[in-house]
Amino acid sequence: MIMEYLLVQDVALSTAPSYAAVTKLQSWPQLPECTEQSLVSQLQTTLDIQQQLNIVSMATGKVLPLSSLTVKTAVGDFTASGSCAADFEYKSVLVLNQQCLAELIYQSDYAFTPMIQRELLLLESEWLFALRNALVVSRLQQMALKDTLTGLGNRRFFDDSFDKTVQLAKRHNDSCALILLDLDNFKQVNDNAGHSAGDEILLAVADTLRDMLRCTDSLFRFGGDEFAVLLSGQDTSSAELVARRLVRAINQHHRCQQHNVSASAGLALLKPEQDGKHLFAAADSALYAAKEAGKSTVRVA
Ligand SMILES: Nc1nc2c(ncn2[C@@H]2O[C@H](COP(=O)(O)OP(=O)(O)OP(=O)(O)O)[C@@H](O)[C@H]2O)c(=O)[nH]1
Repeated sequence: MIMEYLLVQDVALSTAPSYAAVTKLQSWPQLPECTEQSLVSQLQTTLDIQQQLNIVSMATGKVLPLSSLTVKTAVGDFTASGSCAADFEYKSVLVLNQQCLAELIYQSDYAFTPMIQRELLLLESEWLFALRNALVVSRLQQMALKDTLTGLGNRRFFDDSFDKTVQLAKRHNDSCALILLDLDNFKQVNDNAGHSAGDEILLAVADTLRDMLRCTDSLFRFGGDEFAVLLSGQDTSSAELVARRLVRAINQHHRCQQHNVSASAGLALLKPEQDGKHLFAAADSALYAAKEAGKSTVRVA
């Protein structure tokens, strides 16, 4: 179903953390009267889909007490926090100019009678333009962070995620690991077999890495033939094993073997006294050492 939404070509990012909208709406009556006009105005104050959903869920609380409200879009699913399962469910598709924007899923302990459904439809119509704008912004934000060839996070996304991962690890007295991977002899593929053969190798490598990593790991392409993997939490202790497995998988990939392409990797683990810059420099040096050691291998900082 989600594949039919507007901006269907986009890969959905994970959902943003939600707010206490559903629980709040139970006490909505003490808040000022929410006219249809003021709902539109409120929705125009933000381009954040999660915040718009919270505004809608509070307004919907005027129609009937909700237990849960979820919106499914091409850029991800968003749920008002405090949501919990209820007996009655009602789904509605939001369409604007014959384009499917999203699917709304309501849950309540009260039945969605035809009259309630009509009132919900009116509220939904107030959301359409604001939601369309928020989806476009979200799509642009995603594009700015994605490598167009492989769909992996790009260098800008890496920089942001890397800082956050390091800060989080430090705050929790935890560690994290960085693996920098660089293909060996990749240039000759472009030179001998053409740029599209080179692109196919990059796609095969991206798929291989994606398949081998856990969803909690983060994978990026820096551009060129260089990739980065961020491991946090419990993965850190086995980071060397992970790095060796990744390199082996690339080396054994039939398309890479066909063109004599392999991979080298440098691994570094965050030490308590280090910051992100140290960690990156250490992984980079380890990668350099792996290349110097004859390629197709892993070095640990
Ligand atoms: N096909 C393709 N080639 C790219 C892309 N981005 C960069 N390249 C090429 O990737 C190559 C990377 O160069 P190097 O890292 O020196 O190539 P290498 O042969 O792997 O070098 P070593 O790492 O020393 O083995 C360059 O020839 C770039 O033109 C891309 O998106 N597609």
